[in-house]
Amino acid sequence: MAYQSVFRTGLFKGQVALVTGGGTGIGRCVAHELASLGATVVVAARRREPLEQTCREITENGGQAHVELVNIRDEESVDTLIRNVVAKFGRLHLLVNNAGGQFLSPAENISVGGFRTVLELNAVGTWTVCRAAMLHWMKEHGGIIVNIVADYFNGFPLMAHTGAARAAVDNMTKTLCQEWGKFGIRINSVAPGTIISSGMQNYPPPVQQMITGGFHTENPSGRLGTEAEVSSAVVWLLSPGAAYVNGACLRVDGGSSLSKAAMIPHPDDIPIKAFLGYSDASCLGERDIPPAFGELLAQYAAKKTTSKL
Ligand SMILES: CCCCC/C=C/C(=O)SCCNC(=O)CCNC(=O)[C@H](O)C(C)(C)COP(=O)(O)OP(=O)(O)OC[C@H]1O[C@@H](n2cnc3c(N)ncnc32)[C@H](O)[C@@H]1OP(=O)(O)O
Ligand SMILES: NC(=O)C1=CN([C@@H]2O[C@H](COP(=O)(O)OP(=O)(O)OC[C@H]3O[C@@H](n4cnc5c(N)ncnc54)[C@H](OP(=O)(O)O)[C@@H]3O)[C@@H](O)[C@H]2O)C=CC1
Repeated sequence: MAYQSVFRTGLFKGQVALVTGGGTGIGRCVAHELASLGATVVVAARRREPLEQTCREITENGGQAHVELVNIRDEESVDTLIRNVVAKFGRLHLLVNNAGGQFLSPAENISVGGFRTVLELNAVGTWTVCRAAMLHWMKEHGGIIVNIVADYFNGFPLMAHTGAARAAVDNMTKTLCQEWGKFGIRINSVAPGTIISSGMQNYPPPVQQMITGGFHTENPSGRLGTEAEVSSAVVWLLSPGAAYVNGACLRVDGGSSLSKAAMIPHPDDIPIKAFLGYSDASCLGERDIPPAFGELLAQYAAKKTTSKL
């Protein structure tokens, strides 16, 4: 094979990309990146002002952008969005399902209504957009879809609803990859870890402090991620370079999904129980850690602080 030096500054030239939630945070960044690589970008969400701001920024940079309003929880609104895009631009090549979110809560405090809301926004909402894009354009012409999920892999402490919703989207992505490949549709998901984005402003100040100042930096990369680092993965999955990547979930999390168990510290006032053996009268931790074991743990802890294990 002969290599040629081709600078593809217009990687997505002539292509139309729809980014939901494209007025803020990760979606805004994805929109900028795609526009800078030549795509005509449609940013869609509920609030007009942030969308128009993103649109202005892109246009001032020499790119092409357009605003559409949508509530992805409303089927009719989604249908209108996709029909509008196809009517205005005559095509829809790329779709980024980025709109979504949730609230932080211990699982036991999430009402059924709250759980349903988050599932409807993230799982049903993403499905609704995928379905409409497929029916109104991609079934006939093909297309490429990226769904934003989250680091749900080992459960999602304090976000049981979104963990369930994002797992659903990831699984749906794998199914659609297999069912819709015949239409020329390629579909993947991206799972961001904790990202410094406008989305963090949705959380109360103590939570923001917890996120920026504490355990969220305790991952193999020692820091939070940036919007650009997530966008870069999205752009790659949309690009011809990822033509053979289908049904995958790309984690952009600094390695945090490998080490998330430490998120919820065990309270000091609850005794740690351990399995003591079926032959033990108390069997499944009916009594506290036995002193000898406690002693052993203390030795281990001391060793840990004085030497590199
Ligand atoms: C720890 C760091 C991890 C970082 C990883 C993730 C980061 C991100 O995702 S960044 C975030 C991006 N943006 C957001 O998350 C904001 C999006 N949030 C929302 O848009 C809303 O909160 C919503 C969609 C999740 C809910 O909005 P809405 O439909 O307006 O909700 P309602 O007020 O109608 O309530 C419906 C239902 O939900 C319950 N509920 C709503 N908010 C809370 C809350 N803060 N705490 C507890 N429960 C809540 C509410 O009580 C209703 O329940 P029922 O009354 O039982 O029907
Ligand atoms: N930041 C992080 O650490 C992580 C973020 N994520 C996910 O990445 C995505 C982007 O998040 P981020 O940029 O950080 O946060 P933002 O809150 O800035 O982005 C969420 C976007 O979704 C849009 N949106 C919300 N609900 C709807 C709706 N019903 N219909 C249409 N649009 C809607 C919002 O616009 P509007 O309100 O105008 O509708 C907003 O632009 C979200 O799905 C988020 O949950 C996942 C893991 C980690």
